[in-house]
Amino acid sequence: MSETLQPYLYLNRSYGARGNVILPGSKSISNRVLLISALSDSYVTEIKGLLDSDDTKVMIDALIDLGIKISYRTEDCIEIIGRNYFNDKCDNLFLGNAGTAFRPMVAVLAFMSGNYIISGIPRMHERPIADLVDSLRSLGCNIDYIGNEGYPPLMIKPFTHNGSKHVFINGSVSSQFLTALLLASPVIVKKINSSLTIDIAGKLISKPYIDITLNLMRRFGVDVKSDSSNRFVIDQLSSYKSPGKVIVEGDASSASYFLALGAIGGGPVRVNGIGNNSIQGDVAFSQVLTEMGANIRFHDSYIESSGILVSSGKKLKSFDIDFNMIPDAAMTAAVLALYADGKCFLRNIGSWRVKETDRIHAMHTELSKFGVKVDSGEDWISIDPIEISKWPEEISIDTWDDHRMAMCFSLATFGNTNVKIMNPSCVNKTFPNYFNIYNEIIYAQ
Ligand SMILES: O=C(O)C1=C[C@@H](OP(=O)(O)O)[C@@H](O)[C@H](O)C1
Ligand SMILES: C=C(OP(=O)(O)O)C(=O)O
Repeated sequence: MSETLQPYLYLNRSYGARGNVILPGSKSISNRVLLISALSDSYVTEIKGLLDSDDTKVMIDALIDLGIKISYRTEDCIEIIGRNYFNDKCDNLFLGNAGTAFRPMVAVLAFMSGNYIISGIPRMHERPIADLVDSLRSLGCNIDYIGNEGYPPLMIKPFTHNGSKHVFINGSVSSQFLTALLLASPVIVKKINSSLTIDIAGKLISKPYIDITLNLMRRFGVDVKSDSSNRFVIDQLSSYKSPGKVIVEGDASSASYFLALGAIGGGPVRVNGIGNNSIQGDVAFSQVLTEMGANIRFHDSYIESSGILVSSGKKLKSFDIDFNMIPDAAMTAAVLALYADGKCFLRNIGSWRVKETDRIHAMHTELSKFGVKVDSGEDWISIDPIEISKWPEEISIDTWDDHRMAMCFSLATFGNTNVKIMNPSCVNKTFPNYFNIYNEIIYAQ
């Protein structure tokens, strides 16, 4: 993994953007496939195109600590030998700030016969997990909060079944809680000796991520029945059977920065690794760019964007969009609003409050530094842009230990402003090489 460790990164004013990008592997797919492969008893899985970043590293390290055999073939190709049980003791499982590792791992460990302590960085200990813990407890899982009630770190003790085979899960705080139950379900049905029914309570947010979960489970032989979108039934005989080889597609959220650069820097910018058949909801960010006036071309193996040169005073079309389905790529849209021809609204993004940082607060604070009028509420933010020539000469962006804050503010270099990105190494969470690739496609003034 290449790392960027300097305290800040100075980004010069940009004129345009053009080029070809090979995307890193999808974080969401990588961590799901790692866990599912580890649970595919006696199967060997070769995973190609795996994301190499902090979020996948903590998952891999945890699986190794739990006794799973993982060997590297090349940097982005690993081999996993699955089994249907984990080591029965581990009191230092550390999962950083990776929601895609932490939540599913809790659900799986809760049905093992061991004792585990699972923790993360301080911010992970501020990210809620009560909805998942309550559901797991309702099935007989023994989970205790070590620190604050409702938050990690957690102590997990051996499962004792209470006869229940039906569980409710709140979907309104994070879709990762439902994903966690679904991914663990082949382990659960074995332990409860019955099929399992999962009902969503509350409104499900970030729904496309559930489709990723169901798609990957299907590839590993587990077909979840879902007649209505609120009920999921997992057959008693379900078990993961590896297809042998899995290729991880490129990360669609990471693609959003480059596609946005094509839209404001003339382009074309081509992102390779996602396309027509992508299973990630964040490819829908392309439609957002189209609404703002960009041209987007979809191919089987790439997406390409081109657009205007905002550095020469041209403007994107303002927008008012519900971003509930694509909360991660939505951050990219918030920064693009700086180049719009009117006030822009991002709605239904309440989940931003409980991610790597309180993203509504962080985005409000950093966008305000451009002299634009920003308003926000519990689940929305609006940006009323000004002429880019009126931005301050230099702006220092605090990144709040949030990789997406660092990456999306690299788009704010097309005004008369030099942008200083503080703590750029926070991109290591999902995209350690981001700024190198960024520099390859940017034309500085
Ligand atoms: O399941 C996943 O892979 C993810 C789900 C989303 O989280 P929420 O469901 O909490 O919105 C998203 O923000 C996160 O980056 C990845
Ligand atoms: C919310 C994110 O991460 P996590 O998987 O930790 O929830 C993200 O990557 O934007």
